[in-house]
Amino acid sequence: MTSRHMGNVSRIVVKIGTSSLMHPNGKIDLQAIDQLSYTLTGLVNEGKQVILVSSGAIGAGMGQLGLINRPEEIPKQQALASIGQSELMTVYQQRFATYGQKISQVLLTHDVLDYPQSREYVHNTIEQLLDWGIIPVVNENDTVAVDELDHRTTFGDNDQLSAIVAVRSHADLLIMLSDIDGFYTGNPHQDPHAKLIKELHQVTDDSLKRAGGAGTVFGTGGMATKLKAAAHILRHNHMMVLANGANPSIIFNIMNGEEIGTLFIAENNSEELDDDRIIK
Ligand SMILES: Nc1ncnc2c1ncn2[C@@H]1O[C@H](COP(=O)(O)OP(=O)(O)O)[C@@H](O)[C@H]1O
Ligand SMILES: N[C@@H](CCC(=O)OP(=O)(O)O)C(=O)O
Repeated sequence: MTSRHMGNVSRIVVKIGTSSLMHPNGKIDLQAIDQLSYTLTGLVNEGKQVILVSSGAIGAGMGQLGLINRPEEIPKQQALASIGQSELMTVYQQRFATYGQKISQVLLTHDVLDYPQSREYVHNTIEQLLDWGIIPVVNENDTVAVDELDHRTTFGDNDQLSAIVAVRSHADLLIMLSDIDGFYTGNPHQDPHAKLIKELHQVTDDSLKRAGGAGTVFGTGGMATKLKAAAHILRHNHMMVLANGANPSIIFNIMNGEEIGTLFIAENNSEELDDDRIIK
């Protein structure tokens, strides 16, 4: 098997989507959270620094109230996120504690990272947490993140949030875990001939056309937001692997350089840009 060079990777951002954290019946997938906690603690024990960007607040809130479909009304989604976020953190706290790993909660909105001063506070906090060997668990602050006409606060999705966090924190690698093995030539749920793309150096209009919507009731952005995140990563000359999070210990295989999922990596070493705007 061809291997990838991951030897120099010491700071990692891992993003996990709702579909990897929830059972189809709306209950939290405790095994997934347990394996994720075990794996990320393993990385910290190896001396790596890890930031987790976790979705799942709205999904967990839906599970708590027994809702099968995600409500369209924003206040309902925000209330669900408020219910689910605390449940999610409780489960993370318990599972990480089993392995002796401390975690923290960091809730972000876009404007916080737009303004230099608040951005610096976030930066300092995350640096301090990493320095203490703690894993920050990041999510969008859904209860205040509403798209208003002249005051844009929302990231829209955690795919782009994770890319922004990875670039801002100078992470060596973003690992994006989803419910699919990587980026295909077309949506495999609709196109049986779709083929896995193992490596991509550029996100072009053609690749964006191949990226469809979410696969489950829990997913939000589908492949389109993952590609926008990848474009942001590539523009800043960072690296991202998109892989299947059905078993989060796949992260060990990725770190061992196994050719898993889709690797997004720039061909040249161009200078890093200082621009965190979401790619529209
Ligand atoms: N070209 C593509 N390659 C892979 N998956 C695709 C593609 N186009 C659309 N998809 C869909 O995107 C889904 C993953 O996105 P999403 O449901 O939002 O997951 P997550 O909850 O992990 O963010 C896949 O299950 C698949 O249905
Ligand atoms: N902040 C939201 C997640 C939004 C999101 O991007 O979800 P997903 O597509 O599952 O990664 C939540 O915690 O429910």
